[in-house]
Amino acid sequence: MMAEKLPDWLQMYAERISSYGVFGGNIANHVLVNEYRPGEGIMPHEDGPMYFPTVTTISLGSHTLLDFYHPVGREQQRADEQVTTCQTEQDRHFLSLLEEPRSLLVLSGDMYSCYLHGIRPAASDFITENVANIASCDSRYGDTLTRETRVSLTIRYVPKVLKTTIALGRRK
Ligand SMILES: O=C(O)CCC(=O)C(=O)O
Ligand SMILES: [Fe+2]
Repeated sequence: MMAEKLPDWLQMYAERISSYGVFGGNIANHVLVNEYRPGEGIMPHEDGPMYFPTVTTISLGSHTLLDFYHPVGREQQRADEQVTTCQTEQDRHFLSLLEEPRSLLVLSGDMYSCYLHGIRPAASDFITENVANIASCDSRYGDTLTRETRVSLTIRYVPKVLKTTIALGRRK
């Protein structure tokens, strides 16, 4: 990955969040901007070893529910290959976090390294006891929240970046 300067307005957020020490004293150098319309989500995944194992996300516009899943274990995979039954996504669901508009989520430790995360492609969310951070949110159990367009700023630190600038020119 090659380093490129962030726009000033994003650099400001990268520095502010980094000042909380969430990237081990390093300053975030990677920002992913995603837009989700109602009904859109992201498949369960791990963010992988390229990043410092803490991810910070600012949610803008709509709320969303970030779902966490137990990974399919190796033994489970072997068993599945033999008996062709799989655990469903619902079986593997561990907990969800409500990300409210204008909130900052800091995800690290086991929640980063041991679980998959994803967003269901839904137009609304029903708040159940599976929402682990409800006590620090404005919503309550039993609420149904309608999704609107959400823009997320996922701000991270990538330890290994190439500092060289390669000029790509057209041949005449
Ligand atoms: O948009 C989000 O809140 C999550 C995005 C995400 O998990 C990712 O880009 O790896
Ligand atoms: Fe992710």
